Amino acid sequence: MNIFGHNFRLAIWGESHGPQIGISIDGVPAGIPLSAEDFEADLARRRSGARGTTPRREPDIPQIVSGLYNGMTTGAPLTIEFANTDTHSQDYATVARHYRPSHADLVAYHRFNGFNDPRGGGHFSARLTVAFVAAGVVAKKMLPPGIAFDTRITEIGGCTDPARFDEVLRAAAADRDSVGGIIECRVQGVPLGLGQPFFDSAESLIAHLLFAVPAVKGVEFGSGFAGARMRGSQNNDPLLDVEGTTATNNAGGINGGITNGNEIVVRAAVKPTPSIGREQNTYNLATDKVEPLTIRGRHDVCVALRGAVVVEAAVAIALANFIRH
Ligand SMILES: Cc1cc2nc3c(=O)[nH]c(=O)nc-3n(C[C@H](O)[C@H](O)[C@H](O)COP(=O)(O)O)c2cc1C
Ligand SMILES: C=C(O[C@@H]1CC(C(=O)O)=C[C@@H](OP(=O)(O)O)[C@H]1O)C(=O)O
Repeated sequence: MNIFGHNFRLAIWGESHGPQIGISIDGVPAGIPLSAEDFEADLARRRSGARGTTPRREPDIPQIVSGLYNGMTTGAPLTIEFANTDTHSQDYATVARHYRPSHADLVAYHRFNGFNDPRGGGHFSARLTVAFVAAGVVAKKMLPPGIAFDTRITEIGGCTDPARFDEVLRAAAADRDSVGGIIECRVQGVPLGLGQPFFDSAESLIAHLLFAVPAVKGVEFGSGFAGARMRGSQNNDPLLDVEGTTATNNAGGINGGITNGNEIVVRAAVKPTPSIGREQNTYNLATDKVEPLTIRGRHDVCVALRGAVVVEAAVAIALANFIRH
């Protein structure tokens, strides 16, 4: 079982083309009102349908199978399941041996001695993020009041002008190609004092969860990599009062691994979707040769489009882990 966390402990399971995907959450306090409707807004942000998203359509209806009684959490582990209904497993008949470049097919084959489920990427599919987003919804309910998330895509295919994102997506799709992007999550109202240095610093837990998200290849807080090119006089955040309010926020709301009361600012870089429509040369175990592969399946042109709410869930789950009930 894949397990993460301390105070808010997750076990995620499932495969893209198996019957279900799900998550069990331990550490949810008793007495929190919860219903299937609470999940809809965030699940809708992850659902496909917009330009550049996978044509695979799933209703994503959460089935709460444990930890809930009379509309209230019981304090026992909360388990949420989602059915996989729109699967075209025949699309993956070849990739079990003719591995897609930059997807997990080859590493999964070796890591699990060829017993992995290759259909739709199996356990490595972003399909699992439906359950992760559901856990994010529960995490948000556990956070202190006044915490507000603002998550947006700041870059697609190198373009930083949101008015041109659609054009960039069209051009990539027309070329049967894909593009990467940058997702920025800002969180206001986070109290000073969350984080457990040394190892469970606020940055560590957030980054741990972000790197669990398929296709995330970079994470930065505040000025991040740009800060490495500044001088201390430019990057330092002058303190304005005893509460720790700062004039600038190059730290991204975290000092010494502890939230400092200012806005948390974190960015995740996602790579271009590995499955593209163009023919590519790649190793085929069936013939022991590098041969042209045409990938089937139904794929996102840009992972960032549906990934923004996944990034937000990662931040919410990390913060929930610092709160002891
Ligand atoms: C929301 C989301 C949607 C994704 N959609 C696709 C997709 O349609 N096709 C694909 O090949 N990869 C997709 N990915 C990325 C792959 O799942 C990921 O690249 C793969 O599991 C390998 O993991 P890695 O990129 O972290 O090494 C998606 C990722 C996310 C977060
Ligand atoms: C199903 C989802 O996304 C899938 C993520 C994914 C991948 O390789 O990560 C590949 C595609 O799977 P398929 O070829 O079976 O359509 C996407 O559709 C989802 O996010 O719910």
